[in-house]
Amino acid sequence: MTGCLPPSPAATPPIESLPIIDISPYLDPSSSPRSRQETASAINRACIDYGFFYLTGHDIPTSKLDEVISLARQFFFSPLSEKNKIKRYDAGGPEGGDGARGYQGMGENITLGRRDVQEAVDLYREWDHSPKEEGNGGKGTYKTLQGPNLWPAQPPELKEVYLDYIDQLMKVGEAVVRAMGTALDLGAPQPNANTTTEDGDVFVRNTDHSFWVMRMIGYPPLQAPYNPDSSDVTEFSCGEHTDYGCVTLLLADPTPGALQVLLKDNKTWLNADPIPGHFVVNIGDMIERWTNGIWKSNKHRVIHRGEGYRVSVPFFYEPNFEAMVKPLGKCVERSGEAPVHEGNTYGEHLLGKVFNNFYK
Ligand SMILES: O=C(O)CCC(=O)C(=O)O
Ligand SMILES: [Fe+2]
Repeated sequence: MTGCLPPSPAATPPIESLPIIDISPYLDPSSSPRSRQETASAINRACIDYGFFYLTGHDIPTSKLDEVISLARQFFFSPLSEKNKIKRYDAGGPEGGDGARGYQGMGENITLGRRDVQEAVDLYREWDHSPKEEGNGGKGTYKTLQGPNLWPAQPPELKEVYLDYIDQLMKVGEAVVRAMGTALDLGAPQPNANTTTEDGDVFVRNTDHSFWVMRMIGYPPLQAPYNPDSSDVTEFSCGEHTDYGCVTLLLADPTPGALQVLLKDNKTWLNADPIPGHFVVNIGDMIERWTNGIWKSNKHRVIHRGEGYRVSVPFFYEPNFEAMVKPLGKCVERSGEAPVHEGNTYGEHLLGKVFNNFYK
């Protein structure tokens, strides 16, 4: 009979936290329609309220997630000469770079005109959807994004573990976008549907050759002292941005107080601390565009002033390179707003980002 107890005067309001969503009904073919609907409804709520949520029920063992983080950490702790063996170079140049793949040294990433205090390795889906063209430096040079992935040679098992992990993530990404189609009430999948058919599987078909990105990121602690009375942060591990693609599945080591998500009031930052075995998931600009802004791709940033060297490995489950990303008719109607974009392919959108240093 808890109803008889007086309210405790010392009770503190619960600290707001991102919702936790169980994706397992969308990975288990024998799940009930009801359990799927529950997951889809929870996604709809989370995408309206935050654009972010924690994901559980994804079926990737925690031991695998720990291994992925540990291998990235080992790479970042190897000598700079080792890391520079896979350095990212501009496309078309004699070094054989493609302007996107490879190792980016400390401070090379720019967000909103500031140097982020991080180093990173970017891996993309191999260029397999159209013939490769020669870079503007002639034979043996690459066009933007058309080079091969530059895999770390150390630790030696990294490549194999990551390729297997990417296969697993593709299944999770597919399950999440399938659930999103239900969450948006886009209707039952239609027979003989193609990429332009706007049914509940529209995101599944437009990501079935996802031009994914995997980014290993290393963050040393920031040096600037923290002033809680000032809203003016001068140094960032990763400056404020939205993700430019579809769905981000973020894996991070247990460091607390680093990733922050902007709340709807447009001024409060919520810590999205890692929960072991869970991904932090967020929607990117392509989902915002497809939904005509019904779901917003939310701003976030990383300020790591804590202990130790933080490692995160976001996987960006993106549309196919050729996918036409244009507001869906039903979403335009429901939003009551004019279409937010006339539509272009994800490849065009991505190339624009690469040429502009992503978040500059
Ligand atoms: O490291 C993190 O927690 C997030 C990184 C991020 O937001 C990004 O790379 O887009
Ligand atoms: Fe991000």
